[in-house]
Amino acid sequence: MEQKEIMIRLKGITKAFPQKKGTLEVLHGIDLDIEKGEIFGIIGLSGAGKSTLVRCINLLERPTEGQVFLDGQELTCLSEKDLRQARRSMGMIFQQFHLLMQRTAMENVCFPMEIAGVKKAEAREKAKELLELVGLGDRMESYPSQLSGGQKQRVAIARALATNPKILLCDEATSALDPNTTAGVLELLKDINKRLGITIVVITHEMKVIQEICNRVAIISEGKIAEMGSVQEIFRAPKTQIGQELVFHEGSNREAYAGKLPYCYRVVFKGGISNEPVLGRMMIDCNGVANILAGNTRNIDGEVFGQMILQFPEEEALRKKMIQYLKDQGVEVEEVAYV
Ligand SMILES: Nc1ncnc2c1ncn2[C@@H]1O[C@H](COP(=O)(O)OP(=O)(O)OP(=O)(O)O)[C@@H](O)[C@H]1O
Repeated sequence: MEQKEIMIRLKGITKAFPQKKGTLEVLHGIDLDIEKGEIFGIIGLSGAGKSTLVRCINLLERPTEGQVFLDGQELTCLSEKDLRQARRSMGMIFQQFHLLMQRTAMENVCFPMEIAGVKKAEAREKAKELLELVGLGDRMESYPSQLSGGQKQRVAIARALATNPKILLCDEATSALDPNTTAGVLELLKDINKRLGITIVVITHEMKVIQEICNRVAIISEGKIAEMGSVQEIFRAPKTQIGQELVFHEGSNREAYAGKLPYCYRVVFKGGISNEPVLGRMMIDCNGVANILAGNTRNIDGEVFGQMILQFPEEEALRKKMIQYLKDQGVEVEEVAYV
């Protein structure tokens, strides 16, 4: 089997913040390997500890316990000076862009290079290339106030790339953007990953962002990893309750099945809901009817999947027969247990 190279390794990361009384432990011993060149997602509900975890990767937060390795080098044992150097290998973008408002797009991108001591002409040349890469070749002299949210995030991405990082950490990078702009920025991140081979870590509370660009995902809940795997695996059959909540509610009509309806199941078809005739055949062959409560199609890591929420009949024998029929056709069927 092909041996994957590890770009980021977290070993037993614990983070506790001092409180007035005692401490608040926010991360409880996280172990995580992120491979070179992958786009890895970290998803969780608000307060789960995602931002703290990502800030522990570049040591903006010092973990209370545990080790962080970047491309084989342990960061947690470096002096502040060596750490400053190592941080140049780690770009970061944020929800609120954090651009310098008094500087043009060009000057913002030059800024980290100035700090790193790159000569001005060289920095400008590199900034120009990067701004062209992110599609802002014609807005180099614009100030942030003259740019849209999506354009500001593109400047922030160019700035994050200015020190030739090995990894790019994205903390809710599209949460402040509308759906169209989000799609454009995610497309850009995918392109950067492909073209420059940079490992990307995406922190988000939105499953659709993960589905759009990530290869693998870790679901974090209450400071622990609840579930981890390929995005396809987790979309098809999330194992934990938090995984199910994040996957099931995404893009479907929650109201349609959150009304405590009995016998509701989520079915997942490979090939999208264009495979719906399977449902028709099931109803004819089993002589029973299922209500379609919600449905959509998703493109995940290059493959199309459809998901539907179905309500099956009350009669147990018939319900089991119908469910077995679908399973025999290779359809994933899982009870929506928590509604
Ligand atoms: N500097 C800090 N001091 C004290 N508590 C903190 C600090 N930073 C984060 N926390 C606490 O840690 C917990 C996790 O916060 P974190 O921001 O990592 O979660 P999150 O999953 O990113 O959520 P959100 O998406 O809402 O930001 C929260 O209870 C938060 O109040």
